[in-house]
Amino acid sequence: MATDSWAQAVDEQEAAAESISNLQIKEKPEENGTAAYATDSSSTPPKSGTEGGNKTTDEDDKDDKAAQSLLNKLIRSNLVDSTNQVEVLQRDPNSPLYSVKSFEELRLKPQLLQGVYAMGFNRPSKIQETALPMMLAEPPQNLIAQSQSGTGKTAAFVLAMLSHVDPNNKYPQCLCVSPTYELALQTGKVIEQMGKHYPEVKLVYAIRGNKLPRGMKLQEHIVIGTPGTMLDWCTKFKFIDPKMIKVFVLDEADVMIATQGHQDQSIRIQRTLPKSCQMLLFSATFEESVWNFAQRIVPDPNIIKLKREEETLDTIKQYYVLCNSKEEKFQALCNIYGAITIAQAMIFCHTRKTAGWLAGELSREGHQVALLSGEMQVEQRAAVIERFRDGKEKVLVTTNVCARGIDVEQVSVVINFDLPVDKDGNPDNETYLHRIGRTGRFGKRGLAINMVDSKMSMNILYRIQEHFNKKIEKLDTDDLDEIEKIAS
Ligand SMILES: Nc1ncnc2c1ncn2[C@@H]1O[C@H](COP(=O)(O)OP(=O)(O)OP(=O)(O)O)[C@@H](O)[C@H]1O
Repeated sequence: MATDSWAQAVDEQEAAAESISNLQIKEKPEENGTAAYATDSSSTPPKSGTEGGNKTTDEDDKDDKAAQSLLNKLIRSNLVDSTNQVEVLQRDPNSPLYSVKSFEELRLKPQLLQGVYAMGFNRPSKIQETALPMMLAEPPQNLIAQSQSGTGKTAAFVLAMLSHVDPNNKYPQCLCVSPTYELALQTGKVIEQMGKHYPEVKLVYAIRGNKLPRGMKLQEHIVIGTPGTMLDWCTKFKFIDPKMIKVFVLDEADVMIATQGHQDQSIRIQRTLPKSCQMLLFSATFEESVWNFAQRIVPDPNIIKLKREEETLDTIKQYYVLCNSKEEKFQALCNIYGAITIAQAMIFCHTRKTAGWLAGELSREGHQVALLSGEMQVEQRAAVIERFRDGKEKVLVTTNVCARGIDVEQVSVVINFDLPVDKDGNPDNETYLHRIGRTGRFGKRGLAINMVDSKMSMNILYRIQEHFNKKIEKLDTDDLDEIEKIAS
């Protein structure tokens, strides 16, 4: 029965989410727990839902940057390559600029080179080509680096930390702060993978819930955690002697400043470190506020920027359909599906409620539907996206907040069941472009269909059309011949 199959689809999605959740989280630490979670490559830390964690409950209202970033990490299978050149601003413009084309040129410790190759990295990514020589230079250089998520920043600073550690010295030498526990955990996993052949190097998580006995001195070499706990461990509890730190990494600076308190805590940690400590800061974006923060964290920086590959609407055919209600929009959608073959489509709705309703209706019509919804945990959302990518479902219904920044390259049809608007009700051109645009290199032809159901949404559509200076054609979904034409 239709309703049953929908319920079954949800069950399947959830089961899949559980099975692919490769975080292997064992338990959630109590706020007053006593265990210390140190790891080498064989052990896994516990889950903490605290400290700036992912609040997915108010999804439609809140753009949760940390959750988005985590989602991107969970679903990423490859390096996001770029044909853009890196922009480099050197602290000392007279010193020669090194860049490397191979990992051998970096003269890494053999155990680390082995680790890099074991991860399947054949050559440095664009940003790594320039960032790695700077980070591994003697004397160490400070660096601020910005490039979009997935371009190899984490791998770069993990390699730098592992290279600078002296495992014979049994005390913390590298600190890495991340905005949330979950993000810290992802970085920890990269440290464990890359350090697989270097088991002498130990790692510990400075996260709330990881309580150590008073007076204890940490023996692990790398400490990774969230700013509040890291600050406490350096200052209040003195588990770490900040004066011995050689490398300080601040990851996801843009996410960090979006979380109340994290910016101050990070600056306070940085102040406890010696002048000689290498400061490294990474960010996916570089707006004014991030830049101001970066300059406070990293004195005398070298700066590396890698521009994002630009998306265009050039290869996209855009249409709009006039309707009066959401039911009519659904009917129009059914007509489109009845007339043309759509391999895979993404459908965007404004609210979670509409997305849920639409997914149910489509499912009742016999479509294999995946729903990305705000109530889902990030790991579950990652699982849904993976299933869709694998072609297990043909339609992905989602709200924008859930799907922001997600690239599903094989999707050739995008349907805006609701047009993207910002919180003031103005057209959100950037989101429109990101939903349906394609970068030049992946410039496959695409089809975008916008559903218009009021004067207001018609106005939004006109403004989007004007903004991009690209005509959006009207489509009559009652005319089968007309629909067939759009697919040709
Ligand atoms: N040199 C490389 N060759 C091949 N794959 C790489 C290389 N460097 C990193 N990767 C892989 O590419 C993906 C993205 O890398 P990484 O996580 O370091 O990017 P990032 O810029 O830090 O992104 P984010 O900010 O989202 O973490 C990962 O799966 C990583 O294992």
